Amino acid sequence: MTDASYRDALFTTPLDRVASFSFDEQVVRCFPDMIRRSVPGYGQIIGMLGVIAARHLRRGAHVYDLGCSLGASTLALCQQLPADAFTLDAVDLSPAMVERAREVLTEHCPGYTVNVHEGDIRHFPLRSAGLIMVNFTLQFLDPEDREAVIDRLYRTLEPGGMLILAEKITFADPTRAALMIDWHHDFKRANGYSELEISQKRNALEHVMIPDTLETHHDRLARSGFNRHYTWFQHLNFAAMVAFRD
Ligand SMILES: C[S@@+](CC[C@H](N)C(=O)[O-])C[C@H]1O[C@@H](n2cnc3c(N)ncnc32)[C@H](O)[C@@H]1O
Ligand SMILES: O=C(O)C(=O)C[C@]1(C(=O)O)C=C[C@@H](O)C=C1
Repeated sequence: MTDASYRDALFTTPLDRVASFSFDEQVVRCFPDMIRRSVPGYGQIIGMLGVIAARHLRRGAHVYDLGCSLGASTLALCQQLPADAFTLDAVDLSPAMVERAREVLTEHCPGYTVNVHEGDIRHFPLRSAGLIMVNFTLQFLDPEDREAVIDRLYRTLEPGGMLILAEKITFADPTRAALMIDWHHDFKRANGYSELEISQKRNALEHVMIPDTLETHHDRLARSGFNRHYTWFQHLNFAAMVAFRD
């Protein structure tokens, strides 16, 4: 997608005290490389978004990309759908991400009605939408806040609308959870990350990114009113779900 020339080297040197992970300028510079080398299945999930939207999105519907980072999900829609197929608001809390996302989407989605906003998805005002994408972002919210967000997204969707939710996940069975974490770290090693990078990133993400189980996600979707919700992709401890508002 975007300029992937900056390799993620954020945790290559030993740090006395690993600061909590935050989406600052340093992360923005290497984000496409970081997420591709860190999230199993990332490219496949993002690539399917445009394909799914092409089948399901009502022509002219409004779309949200919540926790948009550099706009990869929005870009995937622009690559599959014509400019008059939808209007879109992308939202992110990080000023550095928003600034770069605006540049990326202006360059790669000319003619599309796409606006990028700096905002918190817990409070950002929403209007009726046909598709809401929340990819690898709910995991960064305080677990106590997640239900209210999903409730609000349900109410925001028009009948026939769809929520796409991709997340890092955990497992109720500790043996399975530990195996998936080991394999995820092997995946990172295979993608060139060192032991030091893996352990320092893990420390930086502790308490900042708290994954739920798939059961927790599906129970929450059901409580919010979604009566059709499925997991359509899973690779190790990362998964993508879809929930329809009938
Ligand atoms: C892993 S990234 C999302 C990746 C992106 N959706 C993609 O697929 O490329 C998580 C993003 O969520 C944003 N974020 C975290 N908490 C947020 C909140 N409360 N409101 C809006 N954005 C938030 C971060 O700034 C970060 O850019
Ligand atoms: O779980 C990890 O170790 C990750 O690096 C995952 C993850 C994510 O899922 O968002 C965390 C932060 C970065 O945004 C990129 C990837």
